[in-house]
Amino acid sequence: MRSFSFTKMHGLGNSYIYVNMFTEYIAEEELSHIAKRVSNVHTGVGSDGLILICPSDVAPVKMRIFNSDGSEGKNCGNGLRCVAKYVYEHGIVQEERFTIETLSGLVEARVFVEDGKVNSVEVNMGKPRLSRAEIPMIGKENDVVVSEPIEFEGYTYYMTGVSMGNPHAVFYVDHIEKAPVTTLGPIVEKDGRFPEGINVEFVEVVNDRELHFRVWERGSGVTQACGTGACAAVVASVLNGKTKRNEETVVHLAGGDLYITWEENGDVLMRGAAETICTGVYYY
Ligand SMILES: N[C@H](CCC[C@H](N)C(=O)O)C(=O)O
Repeated sequence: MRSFSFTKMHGLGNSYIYVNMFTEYIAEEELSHIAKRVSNVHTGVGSDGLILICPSDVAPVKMRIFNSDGSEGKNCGNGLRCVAKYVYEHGIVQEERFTIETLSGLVEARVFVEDGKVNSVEVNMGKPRLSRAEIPMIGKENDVVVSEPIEFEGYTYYMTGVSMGNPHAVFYVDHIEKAPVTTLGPIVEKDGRFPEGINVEFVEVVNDRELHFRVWERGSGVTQACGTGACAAVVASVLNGKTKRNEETVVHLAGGDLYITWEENGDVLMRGAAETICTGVYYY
């Protein structure tokens, strides 16, 4: 019987099973299958997926993220905050500011520490990618997608497309509690116009500094929070003239709040909580 040690952590209720690959070993060909199994709330530990904390040649640590359907994502905002907390508290890094490698490039993390424990983390998520080619979405590759009319199942919606290293389709609603998260979400996620699939966000604008947010995640479905999605929502809201560049916006997600600024220099800063739930051994 094989096994590995894990730590379950969450960012605003978006929980993952974290495995320290500096000390544990899982064969590459097993990762997708294990992500599915370990995420199952009945026969596994229960989470939105699996995150590997790995050695890197270009940073102190590399993050890999697998959704609960076994697909590998290229970025994860809530995951990055938890990885930053883990590596600081476990002495893998000693500084309070450090870089983390992801499949979509390097990000910069800053941990806020009290009595040796990280209670919140700020991550510079880098610059959003806005062209159809970068989202990716079919169509003229250099076009941006801002409040673009798009038809699903006979109805027209207005989509803003943003990549934070992973793809996001942002839609605005008048009342967040009525957002079609579980009906429209899965349809958009798998639509053929998105060659890599897409995360689907619904946003209600409270004012020019405050958003309500719900998400249907590519590969995981409804989650309590999506860090990259919240960043995409803030970028989309600036592009649509609903919030302001260079001013901090609070995003109210089901699991809590994120504080996000799309800075004048193009970088997107995200700040929020990261928490450890438990540790254990997983047998497979
Ligand atoms: N489902 C996402 C990965 C997880 C992102 C999310 N949990 C976050 O906090 O950014 C994707 O396939 O692109």
